[in-house]
Amino acid sequence: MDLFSDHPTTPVMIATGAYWLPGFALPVMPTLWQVLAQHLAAYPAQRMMTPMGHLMSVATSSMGDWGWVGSTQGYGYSAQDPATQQAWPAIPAVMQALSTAAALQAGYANFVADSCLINVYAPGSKMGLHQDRDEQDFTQPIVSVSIGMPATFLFGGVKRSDPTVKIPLQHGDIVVWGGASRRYYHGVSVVKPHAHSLTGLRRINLTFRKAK
Ligand SMILES: O=C(O)CCC(=O)C(=O)O
Ligand SMILES: [Fe+2]
Repeated sequence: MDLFSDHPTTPVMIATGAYWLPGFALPVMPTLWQVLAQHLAAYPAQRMMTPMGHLMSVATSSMGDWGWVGSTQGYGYSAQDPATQQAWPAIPAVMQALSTAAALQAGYANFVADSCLINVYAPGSKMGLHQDRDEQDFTQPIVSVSIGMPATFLFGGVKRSDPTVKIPLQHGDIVVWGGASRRYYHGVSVVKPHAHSLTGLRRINLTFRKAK
């Protein structure tokens, strides 16, 4: 089977310590979507600034003790929503349990996220190659859940110039990376307009991390 043209149903290793778990979130999606839609109504996603003073193409919101924020001061974690100065709400049990189970499936036991970043992609949005490196403990993995429109996830290596594998993520897929690949470069290609029955013209990605 050509892993990158067919949609597999079992975990696929994409790099050392990195796994694509196709459809892993589907069983909890009805409950998850209900709490996520409520969250986005109360804490709307906003486009943050990059340190270079550009608006990010992706809009973000957060849950948990720590929300990831960008500004002209740099990137980092904040206990408050910069728009309202309110503390972020707790990560709902359905999401906490899903991220712990996905990490375990990829070989990372006892993962407990204290941060859930919600990235909202409209058609034309993308995320350039970057490393997740604002966290304190790099022994903890990253758990990334795709919802709604499909997208091509790029997963590279320790250097930005390393070759990337292209993973066709669909609604309900999860990618987990840690260990040797914890700081590998990754990104999302420009998202195309394929409306999804749950999210419409949006792709929403949940990035679960242990920030502190
Ligand atoms: O949207 C994605 O699939 C990736 C998100 C990501 O890399 C991040 O939030 O740091
Ligand atoms: Fe990332």
